[in-house]
Amino acid sequence: MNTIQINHITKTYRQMTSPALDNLTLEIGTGMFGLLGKNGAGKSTLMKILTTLEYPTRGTATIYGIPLTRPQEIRNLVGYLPQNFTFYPNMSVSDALAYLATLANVPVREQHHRIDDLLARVNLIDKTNTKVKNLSGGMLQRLGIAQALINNPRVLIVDEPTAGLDPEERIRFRNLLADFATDRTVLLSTHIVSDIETTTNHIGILNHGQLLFTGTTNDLIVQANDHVYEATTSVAKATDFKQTHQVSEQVTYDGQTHFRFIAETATDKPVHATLEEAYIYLQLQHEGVFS
Ligand SMILES: Nc1ncnc2c1ncn2[C@@H]1O[C@H](COP(=O)(O)OP(=O)(O)OP(=O)(O)O)[C@@H](O)[C@H]1O
Repeated sequence: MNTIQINHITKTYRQMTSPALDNLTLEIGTGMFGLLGKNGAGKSTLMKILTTLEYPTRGTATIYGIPLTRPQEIRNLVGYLPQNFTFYPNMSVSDALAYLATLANVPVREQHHRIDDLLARVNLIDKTNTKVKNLSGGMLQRLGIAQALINNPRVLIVDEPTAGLDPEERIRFRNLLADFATDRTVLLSTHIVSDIETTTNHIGILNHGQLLFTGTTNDLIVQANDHVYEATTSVAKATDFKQTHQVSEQVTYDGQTHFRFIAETATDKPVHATLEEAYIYLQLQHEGVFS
């Protein structure tokens, strides 16, 4: 079942000549959905529209059948972790959540239990009395998830949550989102392909406000499977090779440089594409690099 239905949404910010979202139509079901796209592709704009923080210039969208024109009902359904989440630095973790719970109309008698439960789920229970300013980047993001879930939403919208996290925190955070996605819709935006590789099955790729692709990660990989190749050159010739090929990976050892590269066709035998290579292939195709 589709929980989010986006119909022909266009968003043009004031003083912008081209739209941030351009006639976008997209359906999103339960589970984890990854929204990929380069900087400026329109990911944050879409998320702000779905959380009613911005209005579309044209088009409509519904979440569980409720139109965005009923913002209070939408806000009761949706939890949101914005890009660069931060909070009053001198508040303790539990006070911050109690404050947000009050704003979200969580009854006072339920707050204590709910906050403890959320802190346990995001693995911050031992930081209950720590000031927000003393949390690490990863802990702050986990607090961000806790605040997004404070009103027990059915949809969680998370905007580039892993930027700046170390690999261990990134994996922990991904797994946390995947847990939540078992019984909710999680819409996760990122430009880091590995963020969605392990946890997300369905993805959408935005480019200049338009949808380049929607489907499963596997569908995307299949499209690129005959377009990724391997080659080896001497170290001396590596620079020339890079100038004439779309290199996706390079490793040098024993005086030779080993490449993986993306091409429409090549004389070599193709190898299996990774998700990242499939993503790059799609972008290059769209940019007309192969035509
Ligand atoms: N408030 C605003 N006013 C004017 N233009 C904006 C505003 N917010 C975003 N834009 C522009 O809209 C386009 C889409 O931006 P958006 O932030 O949605 O992209 P994004 O995919 O989230 O990018 P990033 O990965 O860098 O966060 C960009 O050209 C951006 O400069």
